[in-house]
Amino acid sequence: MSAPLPPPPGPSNTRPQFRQHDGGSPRNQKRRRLERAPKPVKEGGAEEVLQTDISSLMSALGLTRPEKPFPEQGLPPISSEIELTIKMLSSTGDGLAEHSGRIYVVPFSIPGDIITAKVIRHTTTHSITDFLSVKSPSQDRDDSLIGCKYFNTCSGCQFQMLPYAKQLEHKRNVILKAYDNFSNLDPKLLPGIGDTVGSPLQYSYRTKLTPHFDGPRRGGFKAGAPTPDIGFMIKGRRQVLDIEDCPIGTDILRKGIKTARKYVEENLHTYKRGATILLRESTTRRPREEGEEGNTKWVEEKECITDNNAQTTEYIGDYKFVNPAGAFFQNNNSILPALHYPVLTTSPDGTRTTISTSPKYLVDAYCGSGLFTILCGKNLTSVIGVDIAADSIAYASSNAAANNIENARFIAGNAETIFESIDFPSTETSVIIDPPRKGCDKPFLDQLLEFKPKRVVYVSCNVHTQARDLGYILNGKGSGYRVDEIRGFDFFPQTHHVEGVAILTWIGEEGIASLPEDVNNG
Ligand SMILES: C[S@@+](CC[C@H](N)C(=O)[O-])C[C@H]1O[C@@H](n2cnc3c(N)ncnc32)[C@H](O)[C@@H]1O
Repeated sequence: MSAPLPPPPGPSNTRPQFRQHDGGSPRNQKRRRLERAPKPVKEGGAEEVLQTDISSLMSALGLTRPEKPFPEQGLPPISSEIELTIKMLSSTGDGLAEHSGRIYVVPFSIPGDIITAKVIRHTTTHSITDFLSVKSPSQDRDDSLIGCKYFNTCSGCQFQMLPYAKQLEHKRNVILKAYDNFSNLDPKLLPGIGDTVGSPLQYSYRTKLTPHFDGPRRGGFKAGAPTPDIGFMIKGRRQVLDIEDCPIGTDILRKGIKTARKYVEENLHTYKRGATILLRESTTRRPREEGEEGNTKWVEEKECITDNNAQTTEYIGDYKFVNPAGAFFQNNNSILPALHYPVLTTSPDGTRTTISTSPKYLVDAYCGSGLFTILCGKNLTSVIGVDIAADSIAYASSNAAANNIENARFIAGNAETIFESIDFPSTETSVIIDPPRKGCDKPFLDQLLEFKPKRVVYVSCNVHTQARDLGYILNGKGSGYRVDEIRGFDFFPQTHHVEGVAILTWIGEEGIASLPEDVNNG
């Protein structure tokens, strides 16, 4: 079921002009130039992922790295306009084009588009552009789908012009490439990447938004000062885009943006510097009274919470989760019920049994406020969760109790400390891993492999670090794990992000050796 799209936007295949800051004083410009000095590339970070895709496209086109050092390559001048045909969609959501033997990165474009772009920057390996307009659209482009007037400028979304089925297909390919490029694994050890599970809501799904604004260079806002731009970053710039609405946010957050902007405007003189505004949805339920219209047994009321220290409440089915508003919680409530699927059901070929019957024990590593413990823990003998955030752990305990999960205990600490406390038989234990974007630390993976749980369910918002970690597991002491499934869940429609889920079962090295050749690599 798709959410109705927001009202049609204005003309959408050109980049609209928004208020932009000037460059500031010469001193400030120098400071910004210094700030722009290249940062070290992060392992599995966006820069490395983009570089990997650029290298793949270069080899596919038979291009070599330029021999002459930049900038002596006769490149088009900065700010000049250039026509580019998009050849590939990178995993960072950018279109990649080739021109005179060089790769150009073009945001808001897809393969087959012919784009007019503005040259922004040349690097040794490639050039960065701003999207200007579509000269000739790809057959996959449908600009009538664009649901936001800031699309083509805001850095939040990349794919509003791409039909949803194509977005899901692209995300499956992102996972495929992540395992090809980052896992260092023999493809024979991996199953085919499953179809991406779509989000029931494709707009109005985000339950948390954090627009922000910059402060004056020194001394706080003076009385009567003009309101700064409040919103999200402009794609490719260190500059805030003034935003009055965000159609991927839930309805209550879309109203909340307007209220928050008014508040900042009226209270600007109280801000000493720029700020990030928290907008988080919270839900109250009451039983539907007799004769009251509606299909559910509950009536829900939504509220937009802006205080980081206040509590928010979310429901997933009949489960209730209370969290500190500023703490981590998944941002797309509509797809969370589907997370029962990877951990609680039997896979189509019967290789994966339900963990509610076997194994009997669950370790919820990086448990936050207890999402997986509570969704999956009900019929298990015992569950233990760990998270580094002590306040999340306090909420995990109270959430488990409030949802009648009586077999759970939680530990505040580094993920690897959990192994000191586990008294479960490893052959009857599943471990769910849901680390932050940087993936798991080696000490955690080493201890995991010492313990060797029967099943590992690895959930991740960065499929590149997830692929790297699976490589570490399967190429090392975890070589007796069979990978039953790898699949994306689209927690983030319209954006390039995808949540990856990988399911591993310990069958021992002998078990792996005796698998028929075609069991994996489907
Ligand atoms: C992606 S969130 C997942 C939370 C939870 N599974 C959920 O879905 O709501 C990652 C969690 O890892 C926690 N974390 C980060 N580094 C950690 C570490 N070294 N050890 C344990 N937990 C950590 C964060 O506090 C955060 O709650």
